[in-house]
Amino acid sequence: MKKALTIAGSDSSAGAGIQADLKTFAAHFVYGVSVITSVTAQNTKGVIAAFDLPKDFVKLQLEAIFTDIDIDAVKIGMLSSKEIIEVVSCRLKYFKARNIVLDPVVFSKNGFKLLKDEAIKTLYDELIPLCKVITPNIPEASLLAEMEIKSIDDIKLACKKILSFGCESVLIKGGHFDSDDVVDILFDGKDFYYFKGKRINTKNTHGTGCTLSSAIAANLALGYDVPYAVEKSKEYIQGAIENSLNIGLGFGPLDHFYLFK
Ligand SMILES: Nc1ncnc2c1ncn2[C@@H]1O[C@H](COP(=O)(O)OP(=O)(O)OP(=O)(O)O)[C@@H](O)[C@H]1O
Ligand SMILES: Cc1ncc(CO)c(N)n1
Repeated sequence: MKKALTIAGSDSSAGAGIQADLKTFAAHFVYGVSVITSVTAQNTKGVIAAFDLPKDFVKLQLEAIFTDIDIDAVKIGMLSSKEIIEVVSCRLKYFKARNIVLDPVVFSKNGFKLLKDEAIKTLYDELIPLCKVITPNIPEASLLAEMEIKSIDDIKLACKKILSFGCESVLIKGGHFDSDDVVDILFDGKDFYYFKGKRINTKNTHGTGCTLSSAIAANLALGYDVPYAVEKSKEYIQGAIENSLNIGLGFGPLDHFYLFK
């Protein structure tokens, strides 16, 4: 059985973070393991608070996994601080981790900061160069590329700028654009690939970013190349949003297991 690791924060309402990632791995029949960076008190209405684990304890979890299990792919989500990014980058390099997918989570849907401002430089310098794919949404891409993004041409330019930080490919997600189709654009330094979905009119979109990036990691673990892993993951997220669940008072979670019903 293929094995994937998620390095991310815990979401007590289980719509995003570690919990969404493990459900996504399971739905792809990939064995999922986790390294927790931070514990959030969170529900469908938003993040209330976050408690970061000490960096040495993040390191211990990484060592526990990599000295025992041969990991086929890694998904990285909420990292919170510069110290945690440093320890994660250093251990991933040391253990020669492969198929690394980074969702550079900066804000939650209710605007809670999941990455401190001073940590962004460390993300460029230490972590992005190790990644096979990074998956920013429009506000995150805008922050990383230091430019406004208002059109498809802006997205393409932002892809080029982000790729120059040393990752193998970048997927900018179009969920935050106001259009009927939701288009995600992948750039691998050579070609642009367009992944189009119909916009679903629902408020239940908690954890879409986490779920997409962990589906990409699961598909890389299964041996697919990046464009096909993204294509399959886009189909999966479209169905998971279409079948999303009316749980809680705010943004409900996705149905990770809609394919089995
Ligand atoms: N309403 C929608 N209908 C169809 N697809 C959507 C919708 N919203 C988001 N998506 C898709 O979901 C995936 C995640 O995109 P999104 O831009 O929402 O990420 P995100 O902002 O990082 O998510 P999160 O809020 O969980 O951090 C993308 O493939 C995007 O195209
Ligand atoms: C723990 C966690 N990671 C990521 C996100 C972004 O969706 C969230 N809301 N919570």
